[in-house]
Amino acid sequence: MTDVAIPGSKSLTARALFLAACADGTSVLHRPLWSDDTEAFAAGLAALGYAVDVRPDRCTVRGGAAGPPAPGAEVFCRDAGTAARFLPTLGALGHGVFRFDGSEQLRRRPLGPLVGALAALGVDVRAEEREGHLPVTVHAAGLKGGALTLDAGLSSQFLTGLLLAAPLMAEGLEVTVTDLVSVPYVEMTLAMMRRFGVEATRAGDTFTVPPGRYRATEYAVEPDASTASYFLAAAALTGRSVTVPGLGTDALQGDVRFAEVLGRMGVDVTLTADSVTVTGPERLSGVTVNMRDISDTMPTLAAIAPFADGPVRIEDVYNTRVKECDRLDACATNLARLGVRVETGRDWIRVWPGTPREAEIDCRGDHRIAMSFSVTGLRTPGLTLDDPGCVKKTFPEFHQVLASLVREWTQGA
Ligand SMILES: O=C(O)C1=C[C@@H](OP(=O)(O)O)[C@@H](O)[C@H](O)C1
Ligand SMILES: C=C(OP(=O)(O)O)C(=O)O
Repeated sequence: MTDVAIPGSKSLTARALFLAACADGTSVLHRPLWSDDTEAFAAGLAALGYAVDVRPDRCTVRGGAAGPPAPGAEVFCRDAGTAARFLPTLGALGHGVFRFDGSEQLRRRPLGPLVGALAALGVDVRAEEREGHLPVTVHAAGLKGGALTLDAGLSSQFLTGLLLAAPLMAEGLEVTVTDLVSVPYVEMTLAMMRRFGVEATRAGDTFTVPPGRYRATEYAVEPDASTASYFLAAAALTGRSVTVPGLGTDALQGDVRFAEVLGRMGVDVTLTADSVTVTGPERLSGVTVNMRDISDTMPTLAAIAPFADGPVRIEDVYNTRVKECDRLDACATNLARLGVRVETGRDWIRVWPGTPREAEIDCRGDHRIAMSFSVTGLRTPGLTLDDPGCVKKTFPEFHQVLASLVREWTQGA
């Protein structure tokens, strides 16, 4: 059995940083993720005036309930959707002019529902170039809160950004969603808010957060479940075994359910409270699966799908078209390059069994396309990536860790 150490969760690290900034006192995060996204998030907090001390395996943040200490700031979110969708709400709690921008890739991604929600709460917020996109400037004078409706059908991050800040709004917040994707990420938000001392409730489509105070907390970050998917998929594809310690049925991350999808394809899966072990079968079976809740793992599944003995159909993943790239299109185009038969619709992809042939993968600057097709490469001689370095968004050491796992497997065989 081979253990693989997966770095901390991007989503939990971002939430813990935000909550620590809003909590009274000094919080300590253990084993946070340090990658481009979370470094951007921590740098964003520092720009907003918080005292953030970043160490390799821990981070301390001195927070407070009054909003950002800085009287104004320029926050560069790089490629991080979490930073772009969470930090403007934190800025709005303060007093001053806060400007948020990001990379070209992030500027293309939707922000409109969050900008609209802040405006509905009375914030003077302006998109500088294109409506509903970065860069945006927030003229902040504290947030009173109240009730609003929100379309979170393109991203749950709009809702998370509002919920995290809600206890610090004078009247709290009641948000009713007209649509919502990636529900496990919202459950993660509520669970993390509870960890920091605030109880928010959900009744149907309405989320209610009373005004309150977060308390400084010591928090250990779980390994990243989306990152784990590549190593589980690698074992599934090569008939090997891998264990990810620290990630199991107790995890706050919905993407741990990717293991169950592998289970439906004939992979032997053992989930305990705090570990997951998979052993690849002789042959993977085809499957039809709805991935609305776990769509970051859609490319992982699409990339191993040709090796199944029947078609793999992934449904209800429209919002993967507005991630780091149009992921349905990127998966389909790259599978076609590999000579695999593939079909897509507005919100689905179907991949037929095939034998991928040598090709260069067009990563489109998307870490998940690079990591997913690296797994395909384990059974595709000559597969190369045009941009292997884009994995830095969530896992800078990805290629080294995958190579060392494969080395361990071959040496142990
Ligand atoms: O809240 C979060 O931490 C995230 C929510 C999801 O985004 P969407 O809600 O946009 O699907 C996920 O894809 C992203 O990687 C992280
Ligand atoms: C969609 C992703 O990232 P984000 O939205 O946080 O930029 C991702 O990591 O797959």
